[in-house]
Amino acid sequence: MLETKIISNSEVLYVVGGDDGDKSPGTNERGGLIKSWVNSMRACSPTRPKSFNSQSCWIKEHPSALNMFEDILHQSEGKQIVMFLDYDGTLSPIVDDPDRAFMSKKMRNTVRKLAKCFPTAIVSGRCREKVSSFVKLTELYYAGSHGMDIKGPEKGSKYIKENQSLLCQPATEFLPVINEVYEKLVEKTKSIQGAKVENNKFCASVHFRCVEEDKWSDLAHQVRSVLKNYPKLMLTQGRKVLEIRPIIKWDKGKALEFLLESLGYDNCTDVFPIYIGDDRTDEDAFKILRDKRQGLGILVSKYAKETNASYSLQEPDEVMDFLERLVESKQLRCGA
Ligand SMILES: O=P(O)(O)OC[C@H]1O[C@H](O[C@H]2O[C@H](CO)[C@@H](O)[C@H](O)[C@H]2O)[C@H](O)[C@@H](O)[C@@H]1O
Repeated sequence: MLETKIISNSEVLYVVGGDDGDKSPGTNERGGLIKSWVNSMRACSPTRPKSFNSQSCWIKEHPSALNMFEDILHQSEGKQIVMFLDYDGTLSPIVDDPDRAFMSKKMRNTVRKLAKCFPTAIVSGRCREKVSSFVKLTELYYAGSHGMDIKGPEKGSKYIKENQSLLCQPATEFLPVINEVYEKLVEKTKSIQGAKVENNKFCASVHFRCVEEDKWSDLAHQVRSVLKNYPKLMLTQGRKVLEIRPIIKWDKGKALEFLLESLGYDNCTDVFPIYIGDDRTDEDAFKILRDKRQGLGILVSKYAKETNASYSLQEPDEVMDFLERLVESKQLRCGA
């Protein structure tokens, strides 16, 4: 059996060799594993609060970053703010078609201004090339494939020494296997209406947002039938998406640490990283900040969710307001 202790804080649904409770391969019997996947698939993207009481308790524990803006500014006083932004559900609203998750011009303009004030990185589950083609800002750092593909700004950045190029790809050996698994997943899921498989270079995503709920267990079976032959891959989950990733000690939290180090802020007490994200995979980064008691994490969610983030924002429009306020306050401080 594979040891699960080496993997990330994102909720891991499956590693080959785990006790999956599947009893009769080749029969119609639904195993415990598939049932637990489907339960988890249901829970991954709540569309309404559990109850008024639990929602208001949660808001007390994770107050709005907009309402607490002055307090956040106070916490960051005298420190260098470094910004980490997830893409889907944070900078762009969630839509049915992953290829059409465009960012608004207004948001792009805000992020452009933000990057002039603070070092800014986009940290996404998407492949780096794709997310940067959506964001279209060459002055940012990009960490694609859940942080497994990191690149510094194309144009000279004031935050990094001249001619110093930045590239980190800790999972290159997995490229052929991810391509192979991607092809197999496309083949296995093609009969399931609404399923979509995305090749995110160092990981693959199986989307089920447009799959009828009574077909989720079929989809889970197909994904498992592919994954069971790949002991070096694991399955985690995002918003109506199953994420297939290499089992390596690397995730969005490690990407955050790597970027802070590259910017010269490792072991610094005067740095204040702010990470904003909406997904389970962002929890790895929130946890790093919480454990280090450094900076803060902001979860983008309308509904109560278990999280290591300290604050919340409801949707991308609120993220934009928060970023605008950060820019304004920086400009005020600098007298711009
Ligand atoms: O880390 P992120 O930037 O949040 O990327 C996570 C996944 O985001 C995308 O899927 C999500 O957004 C889609 C478009 O709104 C939506 O259709 C899907 O249901 C969401 O899960 C992206 O397509 C995936 O590849 C990323 O892994």
